[in-house]
Amino acid sequence: MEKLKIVGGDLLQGSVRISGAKNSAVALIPATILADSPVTIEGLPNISDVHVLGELIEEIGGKFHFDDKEVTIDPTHIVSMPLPNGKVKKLRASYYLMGAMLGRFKKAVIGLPGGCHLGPRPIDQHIKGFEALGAKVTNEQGAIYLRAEELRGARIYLDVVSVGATINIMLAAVRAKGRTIIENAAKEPEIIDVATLLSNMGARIKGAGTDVIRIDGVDQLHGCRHSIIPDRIEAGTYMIIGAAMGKEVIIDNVIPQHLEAVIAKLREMGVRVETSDDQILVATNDKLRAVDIKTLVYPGFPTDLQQPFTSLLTKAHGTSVVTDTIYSARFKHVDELRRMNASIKVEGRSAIVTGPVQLQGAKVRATDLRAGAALVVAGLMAEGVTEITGLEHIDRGYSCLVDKLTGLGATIWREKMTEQEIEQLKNA
Ligand SMILES: CC(=O)N[C@H]1[C@@H](OP(=O)(O)OP(=O)(O)OC[C@H]2O[C@@H](n3ccc(=O)[nH]c3=O)[C@H](O)[C@@H]2O)O[C@H](CO)[C@@H](O)[C@@H]1O
Ligand SMILES: C=C(OP(=O)(O)O)C(=O)O
Repeated sequence: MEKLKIVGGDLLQGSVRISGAKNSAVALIPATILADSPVTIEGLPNISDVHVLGELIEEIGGKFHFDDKEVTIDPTHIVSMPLPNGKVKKLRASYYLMGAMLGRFKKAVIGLPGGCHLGPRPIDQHIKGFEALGAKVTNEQGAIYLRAEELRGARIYLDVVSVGATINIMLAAVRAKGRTIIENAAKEPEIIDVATLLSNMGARIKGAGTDVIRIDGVDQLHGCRHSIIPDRIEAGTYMIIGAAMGKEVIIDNVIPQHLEAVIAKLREMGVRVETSDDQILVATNDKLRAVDIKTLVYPGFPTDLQQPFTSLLTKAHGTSVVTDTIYSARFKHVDELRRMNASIKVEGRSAIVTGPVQLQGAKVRATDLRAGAALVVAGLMAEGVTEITGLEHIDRGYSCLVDKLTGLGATIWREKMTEQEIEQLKNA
């Protein structure tokens, strides 16, 4: 087990290249199950969610070959084998194996997904969609059983705008007979990316990226080559780092249009942000202003950047209110930030941040992926040394974090934990 150490206070400068999007990658990999020949995806991020999904693909008979440039997945010999818990619980997106297996085999048995603990994360809308397509869905001892005689296109209205349900229904519907219409669909760029891969495989999908998606089912899907979109959440994290400590930080390989809400908020704080085709330059300012943030579905401010943004706001002059409308309990990072001298209180779905304060290095623990990102931002801003444990969460979503930050001039490294530290962590 390792911990992350950061000596805070360095001004950062230089350029950082953004990896492929985690939330696309984790859907693109299961989508390949639907093809009858190999699919190559360029630019998948080197994160644990991708590797765990690769192992799951191999468990069911597929081939998964990863290198830094591209991944080739051969789904030809995949069989509909049950995937109960175990690895499935290590990530949220294992739920996409349900839609993909149902689409290809008309049956699947998959353990309930894991992922970040952010309050309740039901999958009722996924199940409602599968049932509308003709599947019988039961929950037996923590595993979901899906079976269908045949899948038939249907009109499905999502009661909640859900990224996961939109993609999962799309995965099953591309192999259903006839037309499926998903209404009140989510509009995130990752949905367009998955629809692009499926279309390149031979699927017929219209409207991805709008709130009505039309899918005409086909009998067969084939292999292809696809290039993943850049990770807007990783890019946003480095923008926040640049806003906190950047002399001039250039975020490279990014689609600025995916980050409009974040750019607007940073500018409102007085941060210098300049965009070009595929780069964003960010530079801090001595007197950052407090702003209010409300997370919303895309194109609103992303909930996945709420936690790291909260760390930045500790440096702003005045009181900021951060409200998460997507998740009721995405505030586990706040206790850890308080240990670092932050002045934040949580009231219902909001965190109220009073600044500016000088954060102090401390021993802290990442309880989920973006809580980890929040602590990294705080560690870079703090006086002294910050030690972060819980790196398994950070590794789910940040490719080469230490190398990327070292490249910008940060003093950051990973260190093996002692037996005694591991014992203390277990008892905490
Ligand atoms: C792997 C992946 O892509 N994860 C992202 C995805 O998660 P995920 O797909 O799980 O998030 P959803 O968009 O589905 O969830 C949005 C909201 O809808 C609720 N809901 C969702 C499904 C459902 O069947 N019933 C229901 O009530 C959820 O509890 C949540 O409050 O989108 C989230 C919202 O942008 C991001 O934080 C996650 O990073
Ligand atoms: C919540 C997140 O991930 P997941 O849905 O995979 O748990 C995230 O990426 O911030």
